[in-house]
Amino acid sequence: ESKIPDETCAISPKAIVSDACASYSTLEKLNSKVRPHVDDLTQQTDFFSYYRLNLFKEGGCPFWNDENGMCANIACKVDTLDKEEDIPKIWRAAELGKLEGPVAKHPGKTAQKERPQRPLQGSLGENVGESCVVEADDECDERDYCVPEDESVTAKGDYVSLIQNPERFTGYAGDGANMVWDAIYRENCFQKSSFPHTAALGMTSVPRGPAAFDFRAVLQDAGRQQMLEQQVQQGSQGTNSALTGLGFEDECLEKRVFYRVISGMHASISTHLCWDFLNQTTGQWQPNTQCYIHRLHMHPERISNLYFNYALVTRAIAKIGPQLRSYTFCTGDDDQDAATKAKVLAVTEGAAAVPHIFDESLMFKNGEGPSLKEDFRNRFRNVSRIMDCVGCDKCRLWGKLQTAGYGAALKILFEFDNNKTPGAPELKRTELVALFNTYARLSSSMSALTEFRSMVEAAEAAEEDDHVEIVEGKVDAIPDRAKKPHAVATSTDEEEKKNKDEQSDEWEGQEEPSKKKKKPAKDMTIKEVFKDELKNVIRAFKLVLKGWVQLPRNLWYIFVTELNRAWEYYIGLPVSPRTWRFERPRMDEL
Ligand SMILES: Cc1cc2nc3c(=O)[nH]c(=O)nc-3n(C[C@H](O)[C@H](O)[C@H](O)COP(=O)(O)OP(=O)(O)OC[C@H]3O[C@@H](n4cnc5c(N)ncnc54)[C@H](O)[C@@H]3O)c2cc1C
Repeated sequence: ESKIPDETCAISPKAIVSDACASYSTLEKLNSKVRPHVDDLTQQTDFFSYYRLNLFKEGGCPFWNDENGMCANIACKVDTLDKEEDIPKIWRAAELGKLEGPVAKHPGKTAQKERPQRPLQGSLGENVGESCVVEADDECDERDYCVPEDESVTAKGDYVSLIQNPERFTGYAGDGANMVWDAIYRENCFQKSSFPHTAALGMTSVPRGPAAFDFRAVLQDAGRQQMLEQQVQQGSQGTNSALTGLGFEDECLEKRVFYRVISGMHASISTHLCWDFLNQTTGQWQPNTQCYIHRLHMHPERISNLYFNYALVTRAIAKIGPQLRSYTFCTGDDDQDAATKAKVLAVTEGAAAVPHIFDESLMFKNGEGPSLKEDFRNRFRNVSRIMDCVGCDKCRLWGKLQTAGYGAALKILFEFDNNKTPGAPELKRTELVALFNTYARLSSSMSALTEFRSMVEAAEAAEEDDHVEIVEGKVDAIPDRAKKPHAVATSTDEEEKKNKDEQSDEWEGQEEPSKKKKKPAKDMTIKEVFKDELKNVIRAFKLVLKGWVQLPRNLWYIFVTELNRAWEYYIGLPVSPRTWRFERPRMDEL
């Protein structure tokens, strides 16, 4: 067990939130134990497999005209395909994004009173225990981190099946999706004044535990920081989500937690769309390793944020466990009620198996505590409102559900009294459904990430085997580049492609050197032989000079990438594949 001792939390109250207290492998082990219970709960109970939400709010997106965001718009086309009409209709983004399965309107109060057992009159299916699904009308609570779905009296929302609308690839992309992510990350740009130095709980003395390093590494992304500073100075509205997120070095713990929650949620959505991916040319649903590599594998901090969220939600679920012992899940069906409760407790007790996974008591502790909390809560509410701008129904469903799930987790962590004696539960049905389904999302993301990691490792091993085969079997097939030693740092495929393109540009208008027909040496005059040799000497000289000029850059690149890999290894992240290699120079380079 590679768990970091509990004292880490106790001795470093300032710097670290949860992830200081549990290593990646601890979280993975916990997940492998709890996941079957989470799946059972969210897939086998009526209470947790239907969600009520206001999916089509009147007025739509409150922030901008969302015509551009709709999947029917060509802007949502999948980047790899040129024309939407080339894709069979059922595989198009507009179709994939649509809700499936029955949808039931929330019944009025009279219907609920008159037919307490069947308020929906079978509209979700005859076997659905409606008393487990329908939620009593309730009003907003000012401690909510999300805009409650039952906000308006007239629009109480619809019940939809979460099983029949799995979170997976929908093809929603382009400007619409980008605008939403940008707006969400922009919520992270707290007013500096609202988080003064006094609020900076964590940055002065960072303990040197692995996760503390991880936390700092995430925060110290220099490029992002610089961009954010510039944007704040310029009062810029347009931000690129890749560049926002982490602000100033001295930003406080609360802001960092906010960013990690958002980024971790984004990472989880990306994991699901890569895992359950539709190849729109063949119609095959399958994991897409390239999608994983580009969106996650190459960004370990995103994976780290996902794990962070897992720790945060696990803690919330463990904390709410005792209260749920006295919760009634289905008013009209005792058997289902008992079965649901047993499944819930299996999850909450499993989640409580790793104590001190996240220490919420470290947050909002300073003099400005209450106002920070309010700012944090308002920003979270805004994120939840931005979800109305998501132009794909299924994505909106899961976006809203997960925002509500994190909102519920934050409410439990920061608003619920730890020592409260178990009594009437304070979470609404929608919040509980959102919380446990968000946990299920994180849980399946973690499993998918483990699978993806092994797939990448297997592919790398196969590539190495192929290489060995070539070396052993067909010596002639070895290109010149493999015979002469020299070091190249091929940072990315793109760079490699660029190099190739540049090379072919150089050759434009003249024959490629390898194709040039040379006079046999015996037919050459002394002058020609001399000229030929001189050319070779000049080329060789240029090549050597270029190598020396590029050496510092290449060495620096190797140093930085190796350091990064060592760091990933140290903190237990999947180690990124090596992006440089030693190669012999090619003859054709001369
Ligand atoms: C709320 C919401 C829900 C969605 N649900 C689905 C869905 O269920 N199925 C589906 O197929 N598509 C879904 N999408 C679309 C999907 O998330 C992407 O937007 C889309 O696939 C286009 O991807 P992209 O490569 O442009 O990068 P995006 O994922 O759109 O990311 C935009 C930019 O944000 C940065 N970024 C990416 N990930 C992170 C991270 N974890 N942390 C910090 N920064 C990051 C990167 O710089 C990236 O360029 C959803 C979009 C939204 C806004």
